Amino acid sequence: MAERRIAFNDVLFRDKVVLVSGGATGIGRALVWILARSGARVVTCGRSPDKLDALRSELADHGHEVLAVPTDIRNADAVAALFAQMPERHGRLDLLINNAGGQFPQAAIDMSANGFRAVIDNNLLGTWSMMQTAARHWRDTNTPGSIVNVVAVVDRGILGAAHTAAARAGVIYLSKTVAVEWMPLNIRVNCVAPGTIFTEGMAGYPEEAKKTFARSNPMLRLGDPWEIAEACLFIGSDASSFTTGEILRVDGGGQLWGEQWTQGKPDYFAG
Ligand SMILES: CCC/C=C/C(=O)SCCNC(=O)CCNC(=O)[C@H](O)C(C)(C)COP(=O)([O-])OP(=O)([O-])OC[C@H]1O[C@@H](n2cnc3c(N)ncnc32)[C@H](O)[C@@H]1OP(=O)([O-])[O-]
Ligand SMILES: NC(=O)C1=CN([C@@H]2O[C@H](COP(=O)(O)OP(=O)(O)OC[C@H]3O[C@@H](n4cnc5c(N)ncnc54)[C@H](OP(=O)(O)O)[C@@H]3O)[C@@H](O)[C@H]2O)C=CC1
Repeated sequence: MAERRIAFNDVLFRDKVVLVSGGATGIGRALVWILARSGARVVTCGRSPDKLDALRSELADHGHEVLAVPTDIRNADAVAALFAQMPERHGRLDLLINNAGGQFPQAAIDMSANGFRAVIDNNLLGTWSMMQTAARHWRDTNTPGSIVNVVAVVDRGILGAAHTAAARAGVIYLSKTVAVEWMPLNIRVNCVAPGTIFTEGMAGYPEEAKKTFARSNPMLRLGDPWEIAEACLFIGSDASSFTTGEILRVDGGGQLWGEQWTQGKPDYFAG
């Protein structure tokens, strides 16, 4: 990531202040790397201080400084404290990328009330808390802003992950709504929907299912975190200044072809 080619010119993000949630691993880590190498001032968060420390020192080894604040996006007080640090440190915020999130694979019929709620809390309520806090900051400081929400491709549901399908559909329709409501505040709101991307998060999926993931799109491969990060930066930056309320699917064409079972395909559908 210290060397990989970046699709953008080197002025798009220079001196911009960008908050990326969940930046220690996977897609978030790719975002932090591209932004730092493009001259942005990067702030990130996550639940695990150890993972954030590792990220910070990895970037520091290459001369990049990142503000990494342990924060659970489900905790409104922690989110408020995170945002309070930014003006102090960087003076402003230009772009928020809500990348933190996740779920576990389970048949819908087996989900406990608490398990379902945990995924809604993480992906829908946590994301909303970040979105609203950012919007209030931009309103109160009379400055423009841009939000990118990392969601998932939900057009045909997400088999074995009904809780996250519900949460991500919620974020998509929240985004469409506030894209219009917040236009008078000069805030753009867009979503990026990744297909199946090879990240640390894959560890939570059964081997039997993982073996089939590459066949869930006509490119017959998994996506790379860098490919999602560049899409987020395109739609979040001034390169997309006339785009709001949009969902950019980055899934190798998976929404048009193939199927994906996060827990493996039930016998009923085999053959
Ligand atoms: C390939 C597909 C495409 C997508 C890929 C990706 O997104 S990759 C990126 C992937 N990256 C990520 O997903 C990273 C982020 N994901 C996470 O941190 C967790 O998945 C989280 C969202 C559940 C939050 O966790 P938390 O610490 O708040 O949760 P908690 O421990 O407090 O439990 C709360 C409830 O959930 C229940 N439960 C939990 N796990 C399982 C399970 N495996 N099985 C069954 N149930 C499970 C647990 O039992 C409890 O219910 P109970 O027993 O009281 O009725
Ligand atoms: N990989 C894929 O195939 C796909 C991924 N996505 C979504 O893209 C996003 C990034 O995924 P990916 O990089 O693969 O996964 P990872 O699990 O690698 O990254 C998720 C990051 O979010 C952080 N995070 C999770 N929950 C919280 C929370 N409540 N508060 C703060 N930080 C949190 C995690 O750090 P920590 O554990 O320390 O909190 C972690 O660094 C997620 O929203 C994911 O669901 C969507 C579709 C497909």
